[in-house]
Amino acid sequence: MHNEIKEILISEEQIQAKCRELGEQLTKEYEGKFPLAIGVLKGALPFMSDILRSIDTHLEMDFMDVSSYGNEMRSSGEVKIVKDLDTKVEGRDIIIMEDIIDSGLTLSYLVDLFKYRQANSIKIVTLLDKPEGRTAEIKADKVGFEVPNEFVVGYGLDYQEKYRNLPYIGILKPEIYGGEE
Ligand SMILES: O=P(O)(O)OC[C@H]1O[C@H](OP(=O)(O)OP(=O)(O)O)[C@H](O)[C@@H]1O
Ligand SMILES: Nc1nc2[nH]cnc2c(=O)[nH]1
Repeated sequence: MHNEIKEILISEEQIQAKCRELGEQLTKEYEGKFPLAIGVLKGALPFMSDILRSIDTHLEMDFMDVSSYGNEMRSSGEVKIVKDLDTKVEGRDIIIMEDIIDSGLTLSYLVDLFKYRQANSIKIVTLLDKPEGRTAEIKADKVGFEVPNEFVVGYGLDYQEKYRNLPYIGILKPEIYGGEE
């Protein structure tokens, strides 16, 4: 699998150090509260798993599965809820944990949904931000790393469901995309 990667953009060590740094910040910011950490499946799973273990205050966790890319490299523009939360959002301090903000459509949909459900506060924490991809107006409260306007894989991010289990973020060799850009 590793020989299908053209370039590593962010190493495993950089990701792990960033998770600890963000986790320590969140520990201070939510001290004495009981936030609801929401992981956006499937991509956010490795990031959420690592960052949560660096947060030293009580929290509840839940997951939502939303999808707008299917097997494509561009957003369909339509965000679908594949699995909703089990937990009530009303009155809660929400921390949304994402792997990437690209067009911003997924997160603007989720923020609107959680506002409609009357969350007390909403914070967005994303490992990656691709500002050049943005079509919806949305800004994260915490960003691990900015990435260039290229399709990235690894550490939760897939191409046709593969590469999510890479421990780093990289770019695939062009021949793997089979002519797609
Ligand atoms: O800012 P956007 O352009 O909306 O892109 C970001 C979303 O795209 C990916 O999810 P995807 O829909 O591919 O589902 P997945 O996490 O199951 O791969 C990623 O995990 C984010 O949730
Ligand atoms: N794998 C992957 N999924 C995405 N979803 C939105 N942007 C990206 C990206 O660059 N890579």
